[in-house]
Amino acid sequence: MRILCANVGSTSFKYQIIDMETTTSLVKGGVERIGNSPSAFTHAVPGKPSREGEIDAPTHTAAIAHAMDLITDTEVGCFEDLSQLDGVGFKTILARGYWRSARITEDVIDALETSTPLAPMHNPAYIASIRAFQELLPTTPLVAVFETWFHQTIPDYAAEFGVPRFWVEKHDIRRYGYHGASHRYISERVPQLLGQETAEGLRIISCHLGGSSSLCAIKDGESIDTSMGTSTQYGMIQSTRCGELDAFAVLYMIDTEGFSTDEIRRQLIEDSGLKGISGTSGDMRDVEAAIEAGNDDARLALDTYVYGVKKYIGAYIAALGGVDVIAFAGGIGEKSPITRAKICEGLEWCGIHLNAVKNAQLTGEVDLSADDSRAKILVVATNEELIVSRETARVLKECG
Ligand SMILES: Nc1ncnc2c1ncn2[C@@H]1O[C@H](COP(=O)(O)OP(=O)(O)O)[C@@H](O)[C@H]1O
Ligand SMILES: CC(=O)OP(=O)(O)O
Ligand SMILES: [Mg+2]
Repeated sequence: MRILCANVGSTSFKYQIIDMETTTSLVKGGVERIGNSPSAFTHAVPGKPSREGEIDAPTHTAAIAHAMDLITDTEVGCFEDLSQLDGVGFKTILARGYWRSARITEDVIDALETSTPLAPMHNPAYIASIRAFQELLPTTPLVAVFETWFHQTIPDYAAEFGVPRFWVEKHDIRRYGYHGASHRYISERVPQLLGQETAEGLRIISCHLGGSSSLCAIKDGESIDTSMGTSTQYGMIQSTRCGELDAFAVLYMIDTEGFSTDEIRRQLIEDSGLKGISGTSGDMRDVEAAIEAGNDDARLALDTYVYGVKKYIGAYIAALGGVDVIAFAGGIGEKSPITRAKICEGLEWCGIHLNAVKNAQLTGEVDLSADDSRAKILVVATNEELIVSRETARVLKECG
């Protein structure tokens, strides 16, 4: 079975086609900085020349069209025709009522639509991407694998917010959690990297830091807490989104400035987070460059971001009763040594010692712990597409 995974991120589109019998990747690629002209792309098929460069990708659907052209290109592609695919899996965010995965029907798309206020930056892009694939591949089955799935094991007290009961009973307002594909992959990959057969006994703090960032406390391979909430906006400050914020500050701004809910929503989605604090960009590369150039607001953005990660690490050490592994993943976690170093600085007291030289020099999936570190500090090249493709294959087999 050959499954294409469409990973429609807040800033990117990533794709892989995986042969599920051997779990080999037949093609891997992505488009970054979608909506910021120019966008950058990479595309690689084993044994063929790879491609990378700049394109104009104002939307995810433009990025998808570009990727599908490369996949079927005679020189750098892997398929003559996309109809050779057995299914397409989407790393969908939230469709309330569907917590794990589902074959995509109009009911699933309706649920994505009604859940959009809680995933405003992702669900519209997913709906547009699903529609694009329905047009491109009208007879190929499409499957949604939801980011909430890995967090179904969070205990009730960690999912609860202090709100009136009818918010919960009527509207199911509680912590759902996201980035489930990445945190699940990390929960499986870390034991492999440590040479352990299972995740039994392991306490992992998974730091998925990217266009959106979330942390997850993983005990014995299961999520027991995570930083995102009912919506994808909660927890860590995100690229251009606010993260956790006093609900009464929002009400105060509405009352005093007379903002409509649409306007305040826009500000909290588009003008906040790293971009809001730095006044420059929500991309950590730009923030780092601005710091180099002496921009103090950019320094504050990085410091605030790092402080947020540290606080979650502290909280999850308490929740897990200690920590065996700090795992970094996502665009920032995998590629920003500066951010990793600042996060680990001052955490030596709890057994987290970073090897500064390795952190600055090594890339890819590496162990960055100092020899005397009690906890392992690992960079994991997250593979959300593998988790999504595997679940897509399971759903398709089940559907017959
Ligand atoms: N070399 C780098 N150095 C620092 N930050 C980086 C680097 N490359 C990517 N990033 C950060 O990672 C983010 C993208 O994260 P990623 O997880 O790939 O995407 P998405 O959140 O869209 O799924 C960018 O917005 C940027 O902040
Ligand atoms: C929640 C989520 O998947 O975020 P991102 O698309 O930024 O990785
Ligand atoms: Mg992502």
